[in-house]
Amino acid sequence: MAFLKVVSLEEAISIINSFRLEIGFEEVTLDKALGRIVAEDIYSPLDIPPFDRSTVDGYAVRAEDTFMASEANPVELKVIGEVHAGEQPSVKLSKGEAVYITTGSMMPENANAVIPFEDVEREGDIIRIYKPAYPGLGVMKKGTDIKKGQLLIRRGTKLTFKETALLSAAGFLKVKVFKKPKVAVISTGNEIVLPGEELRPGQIYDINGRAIVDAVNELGGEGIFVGIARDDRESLKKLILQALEVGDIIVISGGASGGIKDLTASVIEELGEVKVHGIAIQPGKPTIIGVINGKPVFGLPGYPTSCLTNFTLLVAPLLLRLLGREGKIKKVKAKIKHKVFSVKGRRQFLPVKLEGDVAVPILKGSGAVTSFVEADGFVEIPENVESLDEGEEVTVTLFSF
Ligand SMILES: Nc1nc2c(c(=O)[nH]1)N[C@H]1C(S)=C(S)[C@@H](COP(=O)(O)OP(=O)(O)OC[C@H]3O[C@@H](n4cnc5c(N)ncnc54)[C@H](O)[C@@H]3O)O[C@H]1N2
Ligand code: MOO
Repeated sequence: MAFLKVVSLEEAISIINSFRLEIGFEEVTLDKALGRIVAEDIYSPLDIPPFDRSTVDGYAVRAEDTFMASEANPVELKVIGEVHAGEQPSVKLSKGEAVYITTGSMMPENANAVIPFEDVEREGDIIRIYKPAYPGLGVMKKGTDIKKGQLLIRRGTKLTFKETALLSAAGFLKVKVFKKPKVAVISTGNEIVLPGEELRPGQIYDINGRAIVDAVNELGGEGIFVGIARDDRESLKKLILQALEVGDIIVISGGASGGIKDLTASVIEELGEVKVHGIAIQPGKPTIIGVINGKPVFGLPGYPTSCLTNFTLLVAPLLLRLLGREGKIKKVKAKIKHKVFSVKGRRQFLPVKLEGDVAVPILKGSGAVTSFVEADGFVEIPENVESLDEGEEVTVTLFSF
């Protein structure tokens, strides 16, 4: 099957943007929330800390009682009780009084400062203070960490231990997250075998299947490896039908070009519709976008670097959109290390490694796995640009999400 429906990258992207998928939301308990994507803005339901809190072990005082204290003329206060963390103080300070208090305890009524115990002298129930305390000394005021009603986490945020820390601090038992879009992944080719199997002459281990499943998982979706289709229609058809049962989106790698064994486009056409076959970019021209039973089906090139570059350009943005994370693909500015020539007439995506603000081109070709493993991202070179000069400023789209 020759390339029949070659389009520009923009056309391919606008077709993908027209896909409407309803993935929905679910609530998960906080212990299952790590790595999930938050479905709504989350506000704090309480002040944190929820009470004025001592930040040291020492004596809670009325600061004004200590204003006259000096080395020569210490102020004496009477200790009238103790407050410990986790309890509500039963004592209330009056003029000339102090209360022993531990770190993290609630301040007793009328106290506005805590003097560390090492800064006072105690004899019986009298403490001697040699330096004035100021209001707020040794106290963390209610709500100074987080205010009630304050925005804690934005919709579309991927939960790391930092955000789960915030949610726990604010007492959330559950959090509303996007359901994981399920991406069913198929590798193709008689030569592809899985690690653990014997490698016979002419065979190679699967790269794309592993990489796509894990890239999907990293983005916040659920990658499901369906299997390796052999180079025959029935094998591919069988796996696509299986993939349609488990996936919201199907991603197939290999068999995407026009060679005699490249069946992907023709099988998709048989089961549904091919909307794009060929994108005017390099690498990754042999790319298919189709729809079967309303589900997007991507046929990515077999060459690992072409496959992963196009995953980043086409599939990752769709997943990010479904997860409320639009615009989360990261780009940085860098200077190109040395002159490179580009393919005239085709928009090129050049893999580069970042060394500080220098982008080092990786020129091993898109058939090499190390072209993307060593790359931090890629530089886009427009079709009308024939070369990039040493030191020229470029934008690098990063491979990490
Ligand atoms: N006559 C032409 N031949 C090729 C052209 C061309 O323009 N004219 N373009 C080359 C380019 S560029 C690409 S990209 C590939 C894409 O072809 P396919 O998508 O049909 O991929 P395959 O032929 O199935 O495989 C290509 C290559 O990649 C290896 N591969 C495939 N799947 C995996 C996998 N899961 N893990 C690791 N490696 C994989 C496969 O063994 C091949 O070596 O076409 C070129 N040919
Ligand atoms: O189109 Mo291939 O994807 O140039 O490497």
